[in-house]
Amino acid sequence: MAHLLKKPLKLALVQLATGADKPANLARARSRVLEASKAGASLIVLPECFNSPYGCQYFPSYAETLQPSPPTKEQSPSFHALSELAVESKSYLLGGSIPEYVETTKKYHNTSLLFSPEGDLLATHRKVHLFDIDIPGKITFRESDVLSPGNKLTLVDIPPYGKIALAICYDIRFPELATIAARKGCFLLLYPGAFNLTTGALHWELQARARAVDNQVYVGLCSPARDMEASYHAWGHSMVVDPNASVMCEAGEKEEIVYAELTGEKIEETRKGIPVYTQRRFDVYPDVSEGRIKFDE
Ligand SMILES: NC(=O)CCC(=O)C(=O)O
Repeated sequence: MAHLLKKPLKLALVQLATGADKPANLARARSRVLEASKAGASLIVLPECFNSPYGCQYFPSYAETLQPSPPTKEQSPSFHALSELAVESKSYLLGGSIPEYVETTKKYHNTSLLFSPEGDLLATHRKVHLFDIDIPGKITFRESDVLSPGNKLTLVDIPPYGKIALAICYDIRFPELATIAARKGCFLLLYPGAFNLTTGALHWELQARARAVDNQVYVGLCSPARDMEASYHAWGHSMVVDPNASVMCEAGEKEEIVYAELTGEKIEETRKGIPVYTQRRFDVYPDVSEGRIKFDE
């Protein structure tokens, strides 16, 4: 049987320290991505809102326009910085996310861009589930005050490795996305994400390990570094979890790059040992990966 992951892959998660200065964020991302590429990574991930602070008050002023594609440098400096950096680093580069403004709809989105080592845009994922929560005395957040949700799941082939799924932060809490992606043949689920000191302590690692164990695939979560001077305190702890739900690598709270070597054998070995992947009872309950699903493939 062909492996889902056809060739071993070194994954790097760049837990970037971001601030209010967009050009400085882009420059910092560049130097860290080049560092990861020198260390041999061929898929490099930046965090959610890597070019801006995270917060509803920031989305409109940091938003860039991506349509028509490719945008001009004035419309989207981040698009061009990522595309050039993918070429320079000779790697697949996931630009965690950036605030996006769509002129035709007048809507803002939280949007992730994946570039090939040739600098081509391979996929765009708009956060599907907006982060609207209210935990009294701890945290209230309403992305939907400013942002609109995306309406598609994003699965993308990255030759010669195989297929990966892209989603953003709060999307991880909706296991249907992960299960659909795994059943459609993805070997890795990537979530750039900025959990916080409340929900990070509660659920960050749990969510990563849950999506991995349910689906017997690799999971990567990439956070911004924690900045206690910022209005939103990101959790940090970027991590890669293997298909058996073991944490392979985990960052602390500060800026740091973590690496993991992914193999197809690990997925096969996990699925062979505990074969839940092939033991599902679709005669008893439905297969969520079948039916009406909106994809960006
Ligand atoms: N940026 C986000 O979507 C945060 C999600 C989060 O903290 C959670 O608990 O989920």
